[in-house]
Amino acid sequence: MTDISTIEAALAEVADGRFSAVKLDDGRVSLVLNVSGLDVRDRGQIEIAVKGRLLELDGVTKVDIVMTAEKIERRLIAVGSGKGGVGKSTLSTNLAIAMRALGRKVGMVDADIYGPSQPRLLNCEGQRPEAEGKQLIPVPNEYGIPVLSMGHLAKPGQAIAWRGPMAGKALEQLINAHWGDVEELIVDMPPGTGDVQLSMMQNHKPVGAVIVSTPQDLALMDAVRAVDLFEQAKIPVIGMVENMAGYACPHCGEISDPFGAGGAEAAAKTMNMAFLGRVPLDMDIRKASDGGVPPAATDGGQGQAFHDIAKRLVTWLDNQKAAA
Ligand SMILES: Nc1ncnc2c1ncn2[C@@H]1O[C@H](COP(=O)(O)OP(=O)(O)OP(=O)(O)O)[C@@H](O)[C@H]1O
Repeated sequence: MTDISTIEAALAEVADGRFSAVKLDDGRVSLVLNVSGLDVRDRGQIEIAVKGRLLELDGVTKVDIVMTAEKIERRLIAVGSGKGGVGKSTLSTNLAIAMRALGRKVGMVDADIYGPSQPRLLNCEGQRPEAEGKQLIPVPNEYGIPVLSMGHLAKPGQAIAWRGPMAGKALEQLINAHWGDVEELIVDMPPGTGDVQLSMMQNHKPVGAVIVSTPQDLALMDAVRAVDLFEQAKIPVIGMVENMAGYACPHCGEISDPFGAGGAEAAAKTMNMAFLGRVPLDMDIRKASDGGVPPAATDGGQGQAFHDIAKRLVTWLDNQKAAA
């Protein structure tokens, strides 16, 4: 006859380490299932597996499951720039992939509502997120970085011409999605320093921000404005990244500096903030990124700069956690 130990043995087959408080009362089994870290699909699957396995047991007529999950403390990291086109999205994608390689559970919000690029960069264009109730379920991809972007909601090629409040609401939907076991959420911010950026920061308080700039003076002036915006919102600036620095001629290998050199590092120093690293201007970075193969995901040398920056970022995040 089925007793508690038979039930527990059966549970160990399908839900090892996740069940507790098992009771049997007149053919009716009740138990608590810890579904922490599982996404909606996996939760559904484990529930079906548990019910199916227990109902096979002699005399078991009904199974009641109470699911519990520990609340995951999710931290947002904003990647911002004062101006568009400086490589903020490219950096966000590659940082996410490099952080994952360091064992972090990372997700991506493409907050660039008007010009979303993460679906292309993470090679998951054309997919639509499913929803659970009112919550969106992030789109999976081959790089293991669940992502949500307006690019997944709008029709391909459709211009997104919303006013601020609507754009802000759309962004809320992306951030308040069903992020499952994601612990660190990279937010690829829209360029500039407008209302959408401000309300996102007020509502969600990212733990810190990474500022991207190219080395030329004009971009740096915009970067200073972005730093100012984060400081006004009391979001710590983790540091500055210089992108498109030093161009290696693919023919002769000579390094030239079309946008100047070292400007972002000097600016970071002046503003008393950390310099997180430099990413060279490299045709292969552009080709690979635009082709949905982020350099940080491959063995080529182009990914190294992103891995180095990710290490510094992760150290900052660990120190922040330890100090909290
Ligand atoms: N280090 C680099 N070397 C070569 N090309 C790069 C580099 N970084 C970014 N790019 C290219 O520059 C273009 C702009 O980059 P990206 O879209 O990442 O910038 P952005 O700041 O997010 O722009 P926007 O604000 O318009 O979304 C892309 O085609 C990208 O592939």
